[in-house]
Amino acid sequence: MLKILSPYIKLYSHYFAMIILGMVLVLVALAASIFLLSLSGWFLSATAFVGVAGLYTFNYMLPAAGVRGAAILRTVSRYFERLVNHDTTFKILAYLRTNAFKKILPLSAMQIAQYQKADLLNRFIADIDHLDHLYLRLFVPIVSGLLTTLFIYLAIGYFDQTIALVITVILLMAILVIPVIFYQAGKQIGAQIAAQQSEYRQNLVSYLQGQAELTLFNAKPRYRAQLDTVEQRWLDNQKKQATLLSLATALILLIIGLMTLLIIYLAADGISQYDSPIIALFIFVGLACTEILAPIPAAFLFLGQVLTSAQRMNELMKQQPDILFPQHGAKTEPNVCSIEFNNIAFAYPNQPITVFEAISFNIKHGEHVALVGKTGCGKSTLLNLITRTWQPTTGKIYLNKVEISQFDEPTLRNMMAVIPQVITIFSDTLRNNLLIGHPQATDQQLIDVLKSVELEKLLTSDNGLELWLGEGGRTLSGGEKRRIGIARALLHNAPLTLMDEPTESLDNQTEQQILAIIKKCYQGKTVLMVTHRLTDHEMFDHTFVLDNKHVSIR
Ligand SMILES: Nc1ncnc2c1ncn2[C@@H]1O[C@H](COP(=O)(O)OP(=O)(O)OP(=O)(O)O)[C@@H](O)[C@H]1O
Repeated sequence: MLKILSPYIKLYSHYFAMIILGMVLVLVALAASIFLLSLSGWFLSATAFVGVAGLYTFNYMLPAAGVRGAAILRTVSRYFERLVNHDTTFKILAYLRTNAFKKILPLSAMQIAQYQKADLLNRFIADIDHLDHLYLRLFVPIVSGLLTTLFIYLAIGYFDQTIALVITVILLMAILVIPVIFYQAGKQIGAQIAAQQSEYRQNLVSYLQGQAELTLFNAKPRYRAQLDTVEQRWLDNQKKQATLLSLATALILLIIGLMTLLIIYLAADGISQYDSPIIALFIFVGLACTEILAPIPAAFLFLGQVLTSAQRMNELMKQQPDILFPQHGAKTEPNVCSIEFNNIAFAYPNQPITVFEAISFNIKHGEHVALVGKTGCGKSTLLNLITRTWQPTTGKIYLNKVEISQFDEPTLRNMMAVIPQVITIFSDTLRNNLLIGHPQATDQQLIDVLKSVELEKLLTSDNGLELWLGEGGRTLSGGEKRRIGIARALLHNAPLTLMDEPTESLDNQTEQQILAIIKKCYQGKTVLMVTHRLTDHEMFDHTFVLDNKHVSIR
């Protein structure tokens, strides 16, 4: 258990001062609370005992001031305790989230592809949230419980050693035994809840994303029923967890009740020794101990959930990026890009069949090459090897005669522009959607590029470049999206452009228009274009045919 939680416990050293301050405030609040209840109990009993006769002899002022002081101290310390402890928790969570992002961003597509997007999101949100439990609900109650027990022992021990010892032993046993019982009872349920929450989120995201298809094929009820089944199992476990929590509360009340009875018995036994109001003080201290024990069962009941979440986060965080870029890579000519594939073989991880075997070819700077082949033969994969999304199993790829792993990431990205198969239109302005290709581009450059891809009609609205695209904005057709993709690539102005079926699923006329744009704009630049159907052979210097894991040149 410690091994799983140690990365998170270590984090606490960054916030040591805040944690100590939070703990001191918890102790002050707890002590004030117990003092308030016992002093009030003693005060009420003492006034009852002195009766009317004590109207002028009994000192009402001092205990009343004590009660008021303790009440104010309790409120103020609790307020600041919440402020400090919640702030510390949020800081720890923020640190964890930022760290998790830093870890995951350098991972390769291969590593990220192991996780579903909804699962990743769940790890970042729910799993990290569960980890707040560790400090706020586990560490704080246990440490403050133990320290307050010591404080009670010293305070009650001043009056009666036996009663102090009884209270201390009962509290210590409860603090040590209850966690074991409730950790065991809640371990499996907690782990299941964490897993079911993730499963539910993944199913829900697929359900929402696939609404159109599910409606068209009338598959919604079946899919919905599956979702309901997962939800029901998740709810059943939450119910079991809530039942255990109620049992825990009952157990605490029982322990406190029995302890109070024992205190009454012991104090009454020595009734001649004490004033009756002092006996009331002992009883009220006993009752006030509920505050110490109450948070402990819940902390351990949820520990299973915390451990599962910690394990899921550890699994994500321990991954080392398998595609690394040097900090300061090789330098190259800025406006030139030739490509050389030397004996490249590649297989996807855990796949028995290789996609390529011993592929070798050269593309000189400025050449336009078409890459054709049957569906699924590996055309997109080949482009992804050049972008270093994937790593060849064997062989080397050279750009400008430098092995691509020698380039640092900014240099490699500046050498190539990519027009992917699916163009992502961000829910943002037209300007920001284009600036992805070249963040420093001027408005005039953006307008010029829109004209060259024949999208100037988007500028006719009153909003101009501020036109909102994507969700909640202007919807673009398939052809218009491709043109935005080409516009981004043009703005990027790299010596090499990789195009993955830029005319796929377009009508003949639009395809011809886009090919003409490419022909016009990419003179003097290297182009490698994946395509299914070739309607314009002359525009390419070579056609590479990818077949049966090898490339032949036509
Ligand atoms: N992440 C992956 N894990 C395992 N196999 C994959 C992965 N991505 C693609 N493949 C498989 O690798 C092969 C090549 O895929 P790729 O997408 O490169 O083909 P393609 O020639 O571009 O296909 P299309 O013309 O349909 O776009 C296919 O059999 C595909 O199923």
